[in-house]
Amino acid sequence: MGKYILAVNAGSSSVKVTFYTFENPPQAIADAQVSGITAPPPTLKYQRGPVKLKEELKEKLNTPQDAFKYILQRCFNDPELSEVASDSDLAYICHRVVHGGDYHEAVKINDETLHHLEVLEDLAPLHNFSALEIVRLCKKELPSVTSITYFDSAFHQTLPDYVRTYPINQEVAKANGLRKYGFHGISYSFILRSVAQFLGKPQEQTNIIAMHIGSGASMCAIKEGKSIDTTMGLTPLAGLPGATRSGDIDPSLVFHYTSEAGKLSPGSTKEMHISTAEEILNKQSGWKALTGTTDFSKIAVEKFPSEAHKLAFDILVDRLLGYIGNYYVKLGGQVDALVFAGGIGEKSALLRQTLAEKCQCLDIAIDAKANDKGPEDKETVKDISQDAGKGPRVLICQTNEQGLETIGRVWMFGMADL
Ligand SMILES: Nc1ncnc2c1ncn2[C@@H]1O[C@H](COP(=O)(O)OP(=O)(O)O)[C@@H](O)[C@H]1O
Ligand SMILES: CC(=O)OP(=O)(O)O
Ligand SMILES: [Mg+2]
Repeated sequence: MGKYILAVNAGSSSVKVTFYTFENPPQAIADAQVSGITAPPPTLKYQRGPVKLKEELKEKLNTPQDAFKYILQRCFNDPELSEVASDSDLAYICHRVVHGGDYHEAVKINDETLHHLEVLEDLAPLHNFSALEIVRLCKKELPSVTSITYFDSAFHQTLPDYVRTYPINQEVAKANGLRKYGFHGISYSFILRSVAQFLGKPQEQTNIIAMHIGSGASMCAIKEGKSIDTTMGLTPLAGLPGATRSGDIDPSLVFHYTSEAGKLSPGSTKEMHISTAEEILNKQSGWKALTGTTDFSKIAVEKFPSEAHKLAFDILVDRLLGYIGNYYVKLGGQVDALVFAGGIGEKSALLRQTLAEKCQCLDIAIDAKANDKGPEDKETVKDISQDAGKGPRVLICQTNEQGLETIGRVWMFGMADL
């Protein structure tokens, strides 16, 4: 058995991996990520010990699978990373999978569990597919390495019934698994652990409003260390808008999207099969539809390039504000911190400043200098509050979806295997 663990986070616009030693506690030895898959050219960031590099790639990497293959080959062939030169050096590959259905724990991949997850692909057709393509690739091309999947949805198993239940026919709902699952849970576990540690509080006494804002964006109300509400639902489409996702809309909009579809007769959806609707709302909406770009750094700038860019920014701010108000009340005003995470939450000072200004009524205020500077590379949590003690703290958390929350589970399986 190899001596290293590979953790893989296949996001919607990026693939991020970390190599760890297979020991307790594991040590990270190298990080690599390809981002901008939906806004070419893709960029590679690679860090191994003190060596850091960032480059624009000429290769066409259209899918997370392409990006994963590229990263793996690049790492296997790097003479400076000779520890991991082939599959025989790896003990486990730990994969972040967005939708785990009713799985509350990590799962070791074998024919049966893979089949079960493939059935779930239908519940999140545009998300689980990419991650499972990578799992299938590993199974085929690195057959000696055990794959373990860990699920975004698992963190939200504590949602109360009245939050997770949609008010529809319950027989149909139960038969088809139609309920709120919630996602970005690996990120929220990391945020909870890191923020509680930063505040010096036990997780069971920590209340936060966490925002994971990347190409896919969601929020979570965490009460006493447990998820009590989150914005995504049955699939990661619900809630906030994203790079290519609409977020919440009136569900009837689907039937009115084309003039043909607007006629409310059984035949009216002929031109608008439901999978087309899913494709449009997941892949052809969001700020891409409004501005033409999936890159939020081109939108969140002081001088908006166009009215459409301003509109995209204002829509995101408005929806975030709505949920901050909602979750503030659900947490009874007992909020330790408002936490910004994800590519946009961590990097856009303008978004944080705009939101903070609009949350003054909650005694939220940020320090402009600290906000503009943002966190240092290794600074997991940065406090940007203006006046600690008054109102919730405002924190930036550099989240990690290929960290201990993912590979920690290896020990559950690893020990049994040894
Ligand atoms: N300085 C920045 N300002 C605003 N948005 C940024 C900035 N840098 C990166 N982003 C955005 O972060 C998003 C990627 O988020 P991330 O969480 O890293 O990836 P993913 O959504 O694939 O998991 C992209 O939309 C990117 O444009
Ligand atoms: C759940 C989800 O939207 O994931 P991502 O942000 O990686 O697209
Ligand atoms: Mg992500």
